[in-house]
Formats: sequence, C-alpha cells, structure tokens
Amino acid sequence: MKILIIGTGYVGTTTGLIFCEMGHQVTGLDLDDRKIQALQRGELYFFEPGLEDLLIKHVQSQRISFTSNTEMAIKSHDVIFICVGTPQDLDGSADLLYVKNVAEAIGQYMNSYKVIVTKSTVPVGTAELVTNWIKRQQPVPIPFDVVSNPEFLREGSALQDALRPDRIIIGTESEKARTIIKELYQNFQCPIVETNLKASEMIKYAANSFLAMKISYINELARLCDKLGINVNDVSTGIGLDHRIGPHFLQAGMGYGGSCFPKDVSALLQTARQHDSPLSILEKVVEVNKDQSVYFIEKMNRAIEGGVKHKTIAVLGLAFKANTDDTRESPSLQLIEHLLQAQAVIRTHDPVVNMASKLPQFSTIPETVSDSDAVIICTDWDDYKTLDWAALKPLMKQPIVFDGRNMLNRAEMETLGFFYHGIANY
Ligand SMILES: NC(=O)c1ccc[n+]([C@@H]2O[C@H](COP(=O)([O-])OP(=O)(O)OC[C@H]3O[C@@H](n4cnc5c(N)ncnc54)[C@H](O)[C@@H]3O)[C@@H](O)[C@H]2O)c1
Ligand SMILES: O=c1ccn([C@@H]2O[C@H](COP(=O)(O)OP(=O)(O)O[C@H]3O[C@H](CO)[C@@H](O)[C@H](O)[C@H]3O)[C@@H](O)[C@H]2O)c(=O)[nH]1
Repeated sequence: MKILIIGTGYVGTTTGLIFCEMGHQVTGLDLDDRKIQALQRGELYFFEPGLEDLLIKHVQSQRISFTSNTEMAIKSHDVIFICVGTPQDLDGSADLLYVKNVAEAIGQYMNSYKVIVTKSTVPVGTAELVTNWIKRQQPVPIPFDVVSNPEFLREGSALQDALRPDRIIIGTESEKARTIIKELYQNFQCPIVETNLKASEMIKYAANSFLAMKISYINELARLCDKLGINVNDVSTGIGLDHRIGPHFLQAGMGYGGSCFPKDVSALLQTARQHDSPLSILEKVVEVNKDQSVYFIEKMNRAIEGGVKHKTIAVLGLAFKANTDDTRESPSLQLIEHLLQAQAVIRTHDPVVNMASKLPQFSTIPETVSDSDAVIICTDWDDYKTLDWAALKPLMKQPIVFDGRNMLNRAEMETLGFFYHGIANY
C-alpha cells in the first residue's frame, strides 16, 4: 500500500520506516525543507538508536522518499498519517494548530477518497474537528474517513517499540477505513483493539497519564523512604514483582520530563476541567512531579556547606532521559534553572546533546567535573554508570555526588571517600 506520513519528526520518521519494513511504499512530507533534504540523503537529523540504518536501507531501496510538496503528496496518496506536533498551549491544553493546518491542506488538495489517520496525540473530539476542517476546505465534496491510531513508542527505543508494540489501537466509525488500516498492520504480532474515535483518543492520554502517575507515586514514596532510611529501589523491586503492579515505571528519580508526559497529562486535565469532571489524582501527579526538583535542591542545599550559592556544580546529562537528544521538559534543565537562580556556577556535559551556545558545556567528563563543589547525575546515560570515580575525585574541589537517577552504588562511592546522595538509594 502507498502511505503518506505528514510530519517527519520522531514519530513520523519511525512510523514511516516501520511501514517500509512491513513491505509498504512510504512518502514522508514535512514543511521543513532542511529535514526533508537530510532524510532524503539518508541522514537522520535527530538522535534515535538504530533508526538511521533503517533509513539508509529504505532510501537506497527507494521504499521511502521524502518531499516538501504538500499538494502533490496529498493528491498521490490515499492513506495519510498525520504525525505533526501537538505542543502544550498557554492554558495547558493541546495546541492543534499544526493538525488544523494539515487537515485544511488535505481538504484543499484531495482529489479522491482518502483515509486520514491521526497518529499525533490529540484530545478527545479532535477527529470531529479534523472532519470539519477538511470538509470546510473542500472545493467540492469528496468522501473520506477519519481514523484515530495513537502511537506508543518511546524516544530512545522508538524502533523496537514501534516494531513490536504491546497493542495497536484503531478507532474509527467507518468499516471501510477500519479494514484498510487493519490490512496495513496485518503483519504485526500483537493485539489490535478496535474501538471508536473518542475511545481511541482517550486511550493514549489515559496510558501516558497512568505511567506518569506510577512515576509520581514512587517519587513521593521515595521522599518518605529517604526520611526513614529505606532503599526505594528495593521497594520498587518488591512491589513490582506483584504482576498486578508490574516492574515498569517505578524508577525513582528527578521527576518525569520529555515531550509527552508533561504536555499530555496537562491536556487531559484540561479536558477534564472543560467537562467539569475533575481528575484530582492527576492534579496531584503534576504537583508531585514539580516538587521533586524542589526536594532535590533542598537535599543539595543541606548537603553542601553554605548551600549551592556561588558553588560550582557539574551537571552530567541534559537530555530528558538516556538514548535521546531531546531536551524538551528535561528535569536536568529545570534543575539547572533552579541552580542558576540560586547563583550556582554550572558546568554541563551530555554525550549527545549540544547546548554549548546556551550553557557552559564540556566535551569530556574530567573537564566537566574539574573544580566542582559537587557533581549531579541528571540523565541515566550508560556512560555515567561506569565512570572512574577514583580518577575524577582529585579533580573536584569537594567529593560530593548527587545521583538523581540512583545509578551508583552508595557503599562503593563512600568507600572511595565521596559524600553520596541518591534518591533514597541506601
Ligand atoms: N516523540 C515521541 O516519543 C512521541 C511518541 C508518541 C506520540 N507522540 C506524539 O506524536 C506527535 C508528533 O511528535 P514528534 O515528537 O514526532 O514531533 P516533532 O516535533 O519531532 O515532529 C513534528 C514534525 O511535523 C512537521 N510539521 C508541522 N506542521 C506540518 C505541516 N503542516 N506539514 C508537514 N509537516 C509539518 C514539523 O516540521 C516536524 O518535523 C505529537 O502529537 C506527539 O505528542 C510523540
Ligand atoms: O520508571 C521511570 C520511567 C520513566 N521515568 C521518566 O519519565 C519520562 C518519560 O520516559 P519514557 O516514557 O521512557 O519516554 P517518552 O519517550 O517520553 O515516552 C512516553 O511518551 C510517549 C509519547 O506519548 C509515549 O508514546 C510512550 O509510550 C511513553 O512512555 C523520562 O523523563 C524518564 O526519565 C522515570 O522517572 N521513571
């Protein structure tokens, strides 16, 4: 089948390449010409493990091609996936401007029956809006169907997640469109949940919010564990082995970040408020997440004599998690902001992210930690798990390490003479 992917970001590019793997012909459309040219050369312009090899393979075999010609692309494809961004608007809801622009372009240029599939994360009711936006732009009425098919991949493991999803959700009111989309996914070995548009849209928000809730739960519990001298990692293991709870998303840390959880939880809360049906648990999830950086800063102020003011702090990790170059809503950047407000002096490092134009950033870890009063591990990069702390210690002004990801072994660090502070990591 010939598929058009609109928006060649993390989701659009991954989705397009996965469909190539499944034997389909794919075109990627983006407004950003630089992205299109890079992708067409087989160059992934963002960092995502394993994806560039697949891109090269399918560009060379001409199974995928890229264009910025919206009219031609829409006219020549009958199945169109919308994969554009849906960032957070000022009031906390999802900003649908990019989706609206795409829907209007589809309405304007469509010349035959099309199936329009929303893969972007969009609030309940968006499919109806998309339908209206398309209809309003059509010069003459041409039939089309709308499908909601949310994406569940994670950055850093996008390829594996998209190749082997836990489930595929297909929400539509049209049997014809359902059959077409099911056929696209026929080689996937996972349950397919067939539902209507609104339920499908809700499933995406409910899933992300539930996962965010698990993280806030363990983080708040970690604060109590810290007071009681309990190792929260043991608690996570102990509860996670109960199959009703499950081991995932119980890693205490610096709070969740990234391009999805913060904005999606916020958008669901807005939907709840608009319908006068509060989601009070979720309100708390957000509050706990915000408080996690405050808890961390307080920990630092207690542990460093005289607090962080005028102290040199080496921050290891800028990405919101390992294996991505994405810094959107990164807990690391939030912490840096707090530290700068408190007049700390910052030195930063990240193996992939480059923010040297905005922050003092060093390419090696020894350079980064030199003359620092404390080191903070903010991102769970593997590189930081195996550092030679004995060699780094003499470079530092004070041997203080804050482990925002509970990656290090307290006993080993203390044996080396460090003052170690994790998140209830005993
Ligand atoms: N990033 C993730 O891990 C992830 C996972 C699941 C779902 N999602 C959701 O998927 C959507 C896309 O996320 P992303 O991270 O890939 O976004 P992104 O910002 O990386 O990419 C979006 C792309 O859309 C392009 N675009 C915008 N308007 C366009 C238009 N009119 N025509 C053509 N291209 C246009 C932009 O240039 C950009 O390249 C969001 O709704 C997000 O919430 C993201
Ligand atoms: O036990 C955990 C797990 C995650 N995190 C943090 O939570 C955030 C989000 O992590 P993750 O979910 O792995 O990354 P995303 O790429 O944002 O993926 C989420 O958001 C995507 C966009 O909607 C969804 O598709 C995915 O299913 C969903 O996991 C990051 O800051 C992580 O460090 C923790 O603090 N503890």
